[in-house]
Amino acid sequence: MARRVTVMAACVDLAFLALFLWFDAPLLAWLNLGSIALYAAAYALLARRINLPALALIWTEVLGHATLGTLLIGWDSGFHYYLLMFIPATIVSGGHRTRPFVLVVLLFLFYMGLHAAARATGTLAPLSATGLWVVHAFNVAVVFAMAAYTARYYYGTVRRAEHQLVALASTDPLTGLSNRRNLIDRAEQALQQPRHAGQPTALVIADIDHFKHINDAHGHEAGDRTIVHVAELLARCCRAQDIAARWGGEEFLVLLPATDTGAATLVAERIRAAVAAQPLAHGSAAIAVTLSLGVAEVAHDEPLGPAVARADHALYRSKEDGRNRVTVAGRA
Ligand SMILES: Nc1nc2c(ncn2[C@@H]2O[C@H](COP(=O)(O)OP(=O)(O)OP(=O)(O)O)[C@@H](O)[C@H]2O)c(=O)[nH]1
Repeated sequence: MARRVTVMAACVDLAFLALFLWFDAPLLAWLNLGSIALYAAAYALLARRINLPALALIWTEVLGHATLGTLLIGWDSGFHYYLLMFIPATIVSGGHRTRPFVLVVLLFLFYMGLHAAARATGTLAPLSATGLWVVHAFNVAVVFAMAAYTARYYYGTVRRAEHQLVALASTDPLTGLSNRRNLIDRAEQALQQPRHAGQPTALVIADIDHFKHINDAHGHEAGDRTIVHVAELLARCCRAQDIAARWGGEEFLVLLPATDTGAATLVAERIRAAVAAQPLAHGSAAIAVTLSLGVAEVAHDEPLGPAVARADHALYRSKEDGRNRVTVAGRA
């Protein structure tokens, strides 16, 4: 942002240079050359991340330009408006609690001091009436554009941060799948959708078999990689409308909207077969991984909880029956 601002400000000064040459005011024109040089130096410092001296140069340029412009051409030139642009920048980037407000108060005192000085000294290098009007209009236009740009920039920054927070709060950091909270929210939305009214919704719950043994035999890091491996295979077996989540440590849950038990069992079997067929590469060896799965249908108007409990019960029957298998729960 700061580097872009220095480029834009230098372009504005270049336009002023041309404008003052046009109005036959060479002294004012060459002053703008000094401003462009200051912005070039600030840009070079910012590019090397030498931020504080760069900011000092920008403050010096704006305060100096506002002062000289106002004293030479008069208060009506509108150069003092640029000082107002420091208010949002100071408040947003201030960091410390009181310092930004102290700076704003100092800015206000400077602004009022400049007003008093302009009244006391009068206009030292007056322009023609047309010239003054053009300079005033140009300054107002630039300040409007800068205010709009700054507001848009801060708005965009806040929106991006908001999106990142939502993504962080809804995603399992290890696998990138939805987390438990997000699946519950999305399931509630999916179950309430009118287009699913009258259509069954199914659940598949999957648990890695003998996962404690994988951890103990190959280490916790290999255990984590096993979870990621299973998550990838599971996501690949799901359809676009399905919602897959990491439900707990080594447990996954898939919500299948508009799906009956028969179709959900096929999806569960596809997941089981995919995991069983692809051991995880671990150095020169391979870790064999299997899943036990439970399938349940969410009854009409039933909340998620009891259906998950039925799927969980079916999963434990899969464990008891020898693991690496799919069991379908009875209806609610
Ligand atoms: N590496 C790793 N281990 C985890 C994670 N979450 C839970 N675990 C471990 O997973 C193991 C689960 O063990 P158990 O619940 O006994 O289940 P199991 O060994 O898979 O046995 P069965 O489910 O009966 O087949 C525990 O030792 C947990 O510490 C994780 O995020 N990463």
